[in-house]
Amino acid sequence: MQVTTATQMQEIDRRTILEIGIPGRVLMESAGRGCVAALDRLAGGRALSRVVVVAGRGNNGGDGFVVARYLAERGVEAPVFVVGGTDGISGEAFENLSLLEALGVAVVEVVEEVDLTALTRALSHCDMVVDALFGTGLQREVTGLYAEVVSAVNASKGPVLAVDIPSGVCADTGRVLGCAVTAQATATFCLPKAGHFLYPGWEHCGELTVVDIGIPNRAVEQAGIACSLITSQQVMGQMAPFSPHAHKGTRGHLALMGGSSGKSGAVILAAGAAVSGGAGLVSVALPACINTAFESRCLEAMSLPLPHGEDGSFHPGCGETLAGFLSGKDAVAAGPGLTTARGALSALAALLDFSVVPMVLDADALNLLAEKPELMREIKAEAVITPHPKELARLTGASVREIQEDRLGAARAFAKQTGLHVVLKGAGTVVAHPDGRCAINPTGNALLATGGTGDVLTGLIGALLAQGFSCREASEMGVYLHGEAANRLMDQGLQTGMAASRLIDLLPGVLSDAMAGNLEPRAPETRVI
Ligand SMILES: NC(=O)C1=CN([C@@H]2O[C@H](COP(=O)(O)OP(=O)(O)OC[C@H]3O[C@@H](n4cnc5c(N)ncnc54)[C@H](O)[C@@H]3O)[C@@H](O)[C@H]2O)[C@@H](O)CC1
Ligand SMILES: [K+]
Repeated sequence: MQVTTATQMQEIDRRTILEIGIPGRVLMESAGRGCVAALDRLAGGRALSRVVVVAGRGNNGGDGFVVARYLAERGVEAPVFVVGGTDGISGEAFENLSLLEALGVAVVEVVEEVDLTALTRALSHCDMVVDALFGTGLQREVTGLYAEVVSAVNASKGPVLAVDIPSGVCADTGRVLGCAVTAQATATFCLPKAGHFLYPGWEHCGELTVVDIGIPNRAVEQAGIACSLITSQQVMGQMAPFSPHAHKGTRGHLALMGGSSGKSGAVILAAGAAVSGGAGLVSVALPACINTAFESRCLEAMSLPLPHGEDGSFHPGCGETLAGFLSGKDAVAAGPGLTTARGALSALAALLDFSVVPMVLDADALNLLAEKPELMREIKAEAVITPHPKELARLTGASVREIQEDRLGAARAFAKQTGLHVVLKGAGTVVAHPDGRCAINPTGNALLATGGTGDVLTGLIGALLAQGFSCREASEMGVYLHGEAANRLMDQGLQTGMAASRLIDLLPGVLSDAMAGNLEPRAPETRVI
């Protein structure tokens, strides 16, 4: 499903109005009517007698004026509070404001602190609230009177319908700019915005409805939208059933490298996930000191124990052995439990030097790349990296805060700069590809915030690469299916304490459902009217 930015949406609106010739007023009328339909849905059949419309001075407020007009025509009391005052409101918003005045709908200006009393009183005596303060035109932090209005809306008695996006949420990043309305439902127009699906914006939206306001496809196609939401339909479409003639040699052979004394679990989890992720064969190069542990826990994978140093990691001289190890493998996964010791660095350097197949790099492989960025030039085939924010911070030199403020932007910039496919993990995982395209993953939950889940993801993506999926496909399918496994555990009632290995147990079922076309949709409930 395509997802837009605020700037793209403004460009789509501009083309629709100026180049194609559908008047802005017609779009605003459709937007307002769509919001009324979403409001009725939110009411769930309950009769509405009083709905408070909180409007700003831009076109988002204009949509709110349309909503108030339709409600008033139905006999619903729908007072409109215009925050910042009505002076200087222009364009279609002004035209719709004038209609309210002509029809005798109450319009109250909120320009000073004292005006908040009337608003607060109205908000405590209403069935519902329409938040039409800011939409895609929000440009800066919400402060002062506007911030007080946001908290009054959040303290209101009735449920809140947000027009386009909850006011205060940045449409591009999902960031809360100072403060934001928490809505029970959001009605957006034409296409969803990235901020609807990125954290914390997602948590402010409630049920999301996409309203078709008559914007022609041509205007959307010309906008060059590069971002999408990964959907169950997409993943099921990519996951073709296996040929009945498949054997282990045709299902892909993954080479995995990692592990160290004290971190044998990381490579055990990654190998287990690769097996459950459908790889035909999995071979693991690891320091000999953890081989017994590995073999006793992972029966299906083969291992190549390599000399280890006193630090329990690879011995610095073991790199040469990797050339033979990589021969005949379809994909490589490296990093889980690797450490950043000297021997791990030379093993990684040798791996990058010898490998010519697609790879996924994670954990300490990324920390080593951050220490020696010139190693990135040794990557010969397409590669996926799966950093969490701290790892991406190390790789880019940005702070974790900067990355978290614009996760999509940070991942896209690094993918473009390095030519790598970047999976930025964390609440609201995003995937960015070297060609500028990117995707937001809707699956997964807080159960994943525990050690080892990243190793499972690495093994799964490695398995998908070994089976012949491209880096683009494997990264997007991998994050979706991995999150789906966590969603299933939460559906079963698990709230905390998930061992990462439980994901591995679920993966075969999740993958089988994807192949059979039986994945249930996991995007925030999105309907189109
Ligand atoms: N023709 C169109 O372009 C359409 C636009 N639509 C609506 O128009 C919205 C976008 O309208 P606008 O571009 O006018 O923008 P908004 O209405 O979202 O906000 C712009 C107004 O808020 C002010 N503002 C921005 N950030 C502020 C802050 N932090 N504190 C105080 N004031 C702030 C601006 O100065 C401006 O007055 C969409 O979200 C959607 O609801 C819909 O009516 C569909 C058609
Ligand atoms: K809004």
